[in-house]
Amino acid sequence: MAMTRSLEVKGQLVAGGKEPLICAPLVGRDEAAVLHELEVIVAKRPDLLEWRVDFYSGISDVGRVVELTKEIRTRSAGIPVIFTRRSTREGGEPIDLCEDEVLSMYREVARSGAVDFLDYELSSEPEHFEQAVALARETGTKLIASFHDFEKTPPADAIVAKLVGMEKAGADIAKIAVMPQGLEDVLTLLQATLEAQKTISLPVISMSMGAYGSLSRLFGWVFGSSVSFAVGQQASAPGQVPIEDLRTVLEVLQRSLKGG
Ligand SMILES: O=C1C[C@@](O)(C(=O)O)C[C@@H](O)[C@@H]1O
Repeated sequence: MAMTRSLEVKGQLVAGGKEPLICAPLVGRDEAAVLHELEVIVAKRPDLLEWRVDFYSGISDVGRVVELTKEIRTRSAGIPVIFTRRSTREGGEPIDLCEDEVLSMYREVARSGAVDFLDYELSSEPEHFEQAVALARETGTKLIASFHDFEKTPPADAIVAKLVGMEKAGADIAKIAVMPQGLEDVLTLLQATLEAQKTISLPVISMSMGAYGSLSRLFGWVFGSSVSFAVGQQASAPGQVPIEDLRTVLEVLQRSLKGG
C-alpha cells in the first residue's frame, strides 16, 4: 500500500520508489569538512544527500562552489544530490550574497550537471522563484519548493494552502517544515500532510521539527511525506534522528503496516 508519491530523477524513481526516502544533510564549513562528512554519510547509504551550501564558508566564490559540487557528485556513489541555500529568514546560515548572486550560483551549479534537485524557498520574490522554475526546466533538475517556520505551526488549512501555492508556482516537489509548540501541533502537521496528498498532485515532504516533531520524522511518511531528513554525521535542523534509528523504526512500522 503506497503511502507517498515517489521522487524521480531523469525519469527514474529514486531508490526504486522506496518509501520513505532517507535524506542526509551535508553541513561542513569547508571542503575538508564536507568531504569527510560525505565519506561518513555515503557509508550509511541514505537515498538522498542534501548539500546545505549556506553552511559552506566558500559560498561567495561560485567557482569553488561548483568544484565542490562536482567533487560531491564524484564521491557520492550514485546517490542523488539536492542543492540547498537556506535563507536566514527560514532558519539558514548568514551569507554575503544578494538574491541575484544566489540565483547565479544556482545556475552555475545546475548547469554543471552535478546535482539532481534544487531547493528554493516559496517566500522568495515571485520573479526569483520563476527563475528557479525556469532553471530547473532548462537543466532537467527537479525543483523542491520549500517553506519553514522555526517558531510555530500554522493551522492545517494554511499549511495545505502553502503546499498548493508551491504546485501553482511550478515546483516539482512541495516541502514544509514547521515547529510545534505542543503535541497538538504535530497532529496538525500530519493532518495537513494527509490533506495535501488529496489536494495536490506533487510529492509532498513535511516535517514537524524539535523534540516532539521527531515523531513526524519517524512516521510522517504514513501520512504522505515522501522524505525524512536524518542525521548522517550532523543534523541540519532540530529533531532529526540518526539514520540508524530511523531505519530501525521504519522496519518495525513497515512490518506492522503489513499486518505483523
Ligand atoms: O528543508 C529542510 C528540512 C529541514 O529543515 C528539516 O527540518 O529536516 C532540514 C533542511 O536541511 C532541509 O533543507
